[in-house]
Amino acid sequence: MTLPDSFTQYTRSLMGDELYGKLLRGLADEPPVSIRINRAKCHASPDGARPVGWCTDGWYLQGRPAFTFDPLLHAGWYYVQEASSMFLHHVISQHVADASLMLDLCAAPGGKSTAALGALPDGSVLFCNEPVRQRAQILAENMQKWGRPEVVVTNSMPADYARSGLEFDVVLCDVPCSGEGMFRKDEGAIGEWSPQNVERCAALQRQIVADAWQCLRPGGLLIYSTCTFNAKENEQNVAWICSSLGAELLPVSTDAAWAITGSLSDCLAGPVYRFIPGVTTGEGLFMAVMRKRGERLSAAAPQRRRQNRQGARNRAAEYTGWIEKPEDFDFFTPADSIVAIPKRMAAHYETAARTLRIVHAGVTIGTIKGRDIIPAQSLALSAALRPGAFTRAELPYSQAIAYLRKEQLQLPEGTPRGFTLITYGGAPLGFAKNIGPRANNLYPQEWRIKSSHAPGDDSRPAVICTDMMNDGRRQ
Ligand SMILES: C[S@@+](CC[C@H](N)C(=O)[O-])C[C@H]1O[C@@H](n2cnc3c(N)ncnc32)[C@H](O)[C@@H]1O
Repeated sequence: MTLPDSFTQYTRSLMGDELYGKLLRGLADEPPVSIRINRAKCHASPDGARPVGWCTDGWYLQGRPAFTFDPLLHAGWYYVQEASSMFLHHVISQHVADASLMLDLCAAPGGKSTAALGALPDGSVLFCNEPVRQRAQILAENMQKWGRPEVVVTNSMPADYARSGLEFDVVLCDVPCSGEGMFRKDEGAIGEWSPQNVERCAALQRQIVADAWQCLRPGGLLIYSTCTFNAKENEQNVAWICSSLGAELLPVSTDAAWAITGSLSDCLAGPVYRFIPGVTTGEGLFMAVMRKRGERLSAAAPQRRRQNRQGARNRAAEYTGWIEKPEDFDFFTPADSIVAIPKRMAAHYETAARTLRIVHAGVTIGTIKGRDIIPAQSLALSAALRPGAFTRAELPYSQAIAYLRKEQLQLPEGTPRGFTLITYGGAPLGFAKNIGPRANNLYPQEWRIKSSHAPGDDSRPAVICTDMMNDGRRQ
């Protein structure tokens, strides 16, 4: 790995010879592989894995399995995430005690959003935003796989949030950065690095935080993070947030064994958390936690303006039985689809719908097509799906992979006609429509496995052991 000279000079002087030497040795090592378990779907733990110290759901694996060919990844049982990023789980567990309205402003592909959901208290609602359209689609896919209904995914700019009228208890700005912490995992990040890009990123990050600040309530929490090492995008920006916006920097208690490094710059004496490969077991990450000064007012619930539309009410008897506790949801019908929104977030959803571009919210129940309601992928993967709502067809490994490739399907003999929930190891993967001699594969075209590799029946990557699957699944 050849690092740019100006990076080497700057970073050596920032870190000092000893720390910089450790970083160089760390960058030469293989990156550790880690996953985070989705406790809404799975209670098992991966076999032979070591726990990540700062995240109860995080595990280091012994090697790198072919994740793409594990149906349980597509079922949302776990997320592949480098370990340092899981520190967000620790921060939220420590600093967020009450049900909260949280915004993850720069959220794609969704690693930190899914980590946040594992730590937020019950009753919380998460908005995840990504301004780049294509990346917002990936974010929506990953959030639907994670299957938690209390989520809204948007494709908007931070300035749109600033004027949205929404006020959040917690805002995460995991800002776009110069990516020095990803040099080991992604050599492309080295090619894109330049001192000018560091300056550009630092300025953009301030703009993003300034917009985020406007939709953070007084007393609310701002979590700022980058995956880069330099002080311009880290300590200097945090110092600017404190001096210009008036934020108060908060400590996070940590374990010395985690080997997290603090501030490396004279411009900031307060507590910040830097993960350096070769020192901490994970990729490069910087995180700081701040509070917006002011009274912690209990937020007035936004007013509901719109009632459920007549169209959805008329068909309600058909689909409300597809989810558990339909009484906890309001139903909406944007553009011929039926969407179930948890009641506690319906007013926020309606406020968002006025100014933000919503890509996904709650549970998409289905699409109205003539006299049919076609059940949606979002419903299949939702933790809110009523277990007995659909006939299930359990597929063996190679057929589950064929299903995820959106290939022709052969359902087990005796499967009744109609909509069928496809499962693997009991985990829902999506829907098919059994029309007798064959079945239509309803897996979303954009989500399908695109690799042409065809693993055999015995080659399922054993990330979570098959024999633990049934015991491990939350019933
Ligand atoms: C570090 S990545 C986020 C990673 C994500 N939080 C996760 O853990 O999976 C930063 C994201 O910010 C997005 N972004 C780019 N420009 C932005 C802007 N002006 N405002 C907000 N987000 C932006 C990028 O497209 C990218 O998806």
